[in-house]
Amino acid sequence: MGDEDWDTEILKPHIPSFVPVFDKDTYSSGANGDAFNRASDSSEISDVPTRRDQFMRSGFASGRSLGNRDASDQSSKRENLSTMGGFGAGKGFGNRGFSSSKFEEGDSSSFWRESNDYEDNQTRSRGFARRGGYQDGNDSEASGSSRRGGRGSFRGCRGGFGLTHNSESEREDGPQRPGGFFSSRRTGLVEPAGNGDNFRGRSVGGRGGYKGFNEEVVAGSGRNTWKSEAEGESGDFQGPKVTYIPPPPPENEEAIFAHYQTGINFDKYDTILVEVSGHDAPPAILTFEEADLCQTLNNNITKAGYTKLTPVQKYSIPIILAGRDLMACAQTGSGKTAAFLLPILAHMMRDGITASRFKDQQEPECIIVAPTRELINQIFLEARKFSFGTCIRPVVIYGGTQLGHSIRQIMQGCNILCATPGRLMDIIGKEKIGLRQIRYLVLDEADRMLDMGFGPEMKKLISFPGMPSKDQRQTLMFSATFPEEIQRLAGEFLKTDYLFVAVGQVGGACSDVQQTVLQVGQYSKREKLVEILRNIGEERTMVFVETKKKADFIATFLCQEKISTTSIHGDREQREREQALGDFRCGKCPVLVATSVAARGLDIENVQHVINFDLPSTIDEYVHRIGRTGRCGNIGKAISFFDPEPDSHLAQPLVKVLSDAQQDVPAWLEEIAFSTYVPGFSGGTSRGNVFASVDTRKSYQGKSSMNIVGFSSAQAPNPVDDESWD
Ligand SMILES: Nc1ncnc2c1ncn2[C@@H]1O[C@H](COP(=O)(O)OP(=O)(O)OP(=O)(O)O)[C@@H](O)[C@H]1O
Repeated sequence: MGDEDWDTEILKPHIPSFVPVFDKDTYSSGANGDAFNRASDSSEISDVPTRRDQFMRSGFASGRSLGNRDASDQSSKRENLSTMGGFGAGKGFGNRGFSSSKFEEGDSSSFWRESNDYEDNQTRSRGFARRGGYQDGNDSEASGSSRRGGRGSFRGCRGGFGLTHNSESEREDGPQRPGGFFSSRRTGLVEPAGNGDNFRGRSVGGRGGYKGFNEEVVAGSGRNTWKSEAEGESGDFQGPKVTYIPPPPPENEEAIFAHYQTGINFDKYDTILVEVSGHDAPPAILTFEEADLCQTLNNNITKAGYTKLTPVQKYSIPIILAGRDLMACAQTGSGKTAAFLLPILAHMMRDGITASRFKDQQEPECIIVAPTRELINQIFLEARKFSFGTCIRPVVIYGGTQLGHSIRQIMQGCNILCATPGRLMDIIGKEKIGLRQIRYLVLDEADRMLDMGFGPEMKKLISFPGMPSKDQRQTLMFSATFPEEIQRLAGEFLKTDYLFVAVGQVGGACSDVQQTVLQVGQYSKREKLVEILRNIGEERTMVFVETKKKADFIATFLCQEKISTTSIHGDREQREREQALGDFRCGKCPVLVATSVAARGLDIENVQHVINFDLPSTIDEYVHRIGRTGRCGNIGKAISFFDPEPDSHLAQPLVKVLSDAQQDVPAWLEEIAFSTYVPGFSGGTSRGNVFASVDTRKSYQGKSSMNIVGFSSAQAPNPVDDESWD
């Protein structure tokens, strides 16, 4: 699979069906192991459950009375709805602002030929293509608003709708294609645009700029699974060389340590229950001083504005400092990045690690992988911040950028390699990185890194010649969500005595995000979106949609509505993605329309709203998406459009996530959850076990095999002193 997101947007679901190997209801609840996971399993519930009882028992009901609506009523309604067709069916766009005159006849055949995502196929068969698709920016009316600028300017539509050939990003890019559609899948000839570094690729036969794909062409190694998948779609395609060199990160100290303020709920983190399981966990620390880090690190922590540890930091830092493997699950925006970076850096400082320059093959001590380019870049910037003033050199490499640039960065010295999987494997294959010195392997967004998209790449990594075995390295996994089946897969990477830290409920949403779910049918979504965005005004908002093309479409639509918008998705070139993110970060475009590529990890100041225009296919993805707001104690709002036809499978987990986060659960949502409730349901196929309890080892290990503790992070007792979980 590619080094990041395009599969995210195509594969539904990511995680194979979960076949429970044990009955959750039968295992012992232990001392406090289930304290915050099984509250609803009350004795008041009848022993011979009715369907409704089972529903209640599963923790879905939030206390409201459920209506007596007949489930068959619902299902027949759903059937009716389903006959209405998917997004863009017939009257869809044309009747709602995108009049056919705005998207005049384009090369729809080209558009569809290049289409590869789920929704495209639906739409394709329903007449959307016949409406002419999208016209090149220079000619289309759609781009008119972009050219007019102001609130309606759609920054970053290059290659999509509203493309303007004199946009900023285009100037950077040099000459562009004379026509065609999506930037990343251009047609035309490969042509140089001057110097080598700025060489502009044009795909022969289309599909150029497809990340990972391009990397592979450059690398020419033919090893990676994603290559063969991509080839499967396009035969013997040879894509263009990727030439993008990202701008160097700022060097001045002020920019390196720029940070946003913690929010009013930061102190409330102390009240969150934390559970540590596994043997002989070291005690948590309460302050940075207790971590006994070196002076340089302490200075950097101060400059970063950190005065107090977050719960995941209180527990993870001592565990990592003690040399233990760790799987840590903590809510979005609660400081997981520093939780692994600080102790790793502390160890490296202790060991006197310094970067050695200009070796043909570098041997880093630490590899950090993350699923998306923007996220790994963000992690790199954090590593750079905390290692400021030391001799430790972090490097970042990711797809969509010139391979030669990645190699040059590495050759200048590399202690901490931050990488997306595809680029990492390329570089390793080229022997620019040797693995013998690896002491730390970090999987951020670990559940994503181990699912069927990236799992094979990760397995290749750990079995690559030279890679120290799990007993000789420290492996650390972090995420806000950890489905049980993924936890089991993780065992292959971790020492058997790894520790598991759960801050709050595993897979739970951050309670600083006020969640609202609105029932909105697909044909009303755009109207509702505009209404909401007009009310929001200039506050920074991320709008998530399910497919790349819809991201472009909605972004253009919003521009036409004079709402300044940009977009980020996997079909955009890396330069465009970074520009879009930059424009959003600085507030130039307060609305960012995104696919799930932006769902995980991104830490953008002041994102006050997340709107799920389309709900994702899994509840985990929902948790990550809404976690782009309400970070670090700040408050945020998430509004989700629930369309019963495609989203009914999410009703149950959504009710659970809402009620766990003490949010209002709409009665209609409970009704849908009830009507779609399946006895014995454990989360459905879309997420495996939706309600991943805690450490899966609890479920199948024998009595006394583990220690487990649960307490609020403010107390932080020594977990070893606590009683065994069972
Ligand atoms: N102890 C702290 N004090 C103040 N700010 C902190 C602290 N720890 C982390 N932060 C800040 O909180 C923000 C969120 O941190 P981070 O991105 O690491 O969250 P996360 O848990 O990895 O989120 P996600 O699950 O979305 O990836 C960042 O801006 C980070 O600098």
